[in-house]
Amino acid sequence: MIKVERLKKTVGPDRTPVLKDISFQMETGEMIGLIGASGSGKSLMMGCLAMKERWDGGKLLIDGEDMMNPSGKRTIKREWAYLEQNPTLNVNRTALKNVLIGQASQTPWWRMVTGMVRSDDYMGAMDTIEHLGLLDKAHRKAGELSGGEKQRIAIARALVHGAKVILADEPVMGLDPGSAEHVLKTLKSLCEEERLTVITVIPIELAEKFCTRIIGLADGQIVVDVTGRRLTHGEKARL
Ligand SMILES: Nc1ncnc2c1ncn2[C@@H]1O[C@H](COP(=O)(O)OP(=O)(O)OP(=O)(O)O)[C@@H](O)[C@H]1O
Repeated sequence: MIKVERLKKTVGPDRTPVLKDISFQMETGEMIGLIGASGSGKSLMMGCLAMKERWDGGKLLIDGEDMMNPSGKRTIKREWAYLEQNPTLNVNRTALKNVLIGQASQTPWWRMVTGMVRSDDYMGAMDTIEHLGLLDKAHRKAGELSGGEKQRIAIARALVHGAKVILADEPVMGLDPGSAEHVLKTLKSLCEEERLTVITVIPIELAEKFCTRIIGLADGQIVVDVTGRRLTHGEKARL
């Protein structure tokens, strides 16, 4: 179980508090939709969870173990994948190569430079690409893929490199509704079948449709924390 206890985050020279006191727990296999008005701190919270942003207070625990130390933070950076809105793929390399070589933070430098891979790794990557429904695109250059396909290749890359948790900040922004649904269905099935844990910033109506749990932020606090379902008017009014 992942536990966030009293996360605080301030920004700017005057240390304006954005995240004031955020506490929640995540179980393996959950798909959490993070919602809230623009500026409520969703991206900052994702950055803190990914250990990309400095915490100004609070703790992150995994199965009771405090991760707020250099080795804990390294483990999170290695095992938790941060999926950006526009995935950073090498557009001149094939989808398969992008999956195999991974992101700079996950991959040994020699593999980044030489592109060398073992045959087991090759088959593992092909299996994952197939699982995500992109086998016919494996040998296409990443630059030729659609936005949704790029996002699914980024998911495959995270899985191949052993991600246990995926943090996805607006992964379907700018995608057409069909592609957005495909990406979210993919993430959901990975939660159900592979026991991946996902936390994603997405619009309310998509959170209601795809997430097993919805967390809403307002005024630096969690104001909604419910199982995935249509939100009531009262719950929406709190956001
Ligand atoms: N590095 C920074 N320096 C100063 N202020 C910042 C910094 N990063 C974020 N902020 C401020 O913190 C607040 C929360 O930002 P954040 O990007 O987390 O919001 P958000 O909920 O993701 O918004 P949106 O839905 O518009 O993307 C905003 O007011 C933003 O201007």
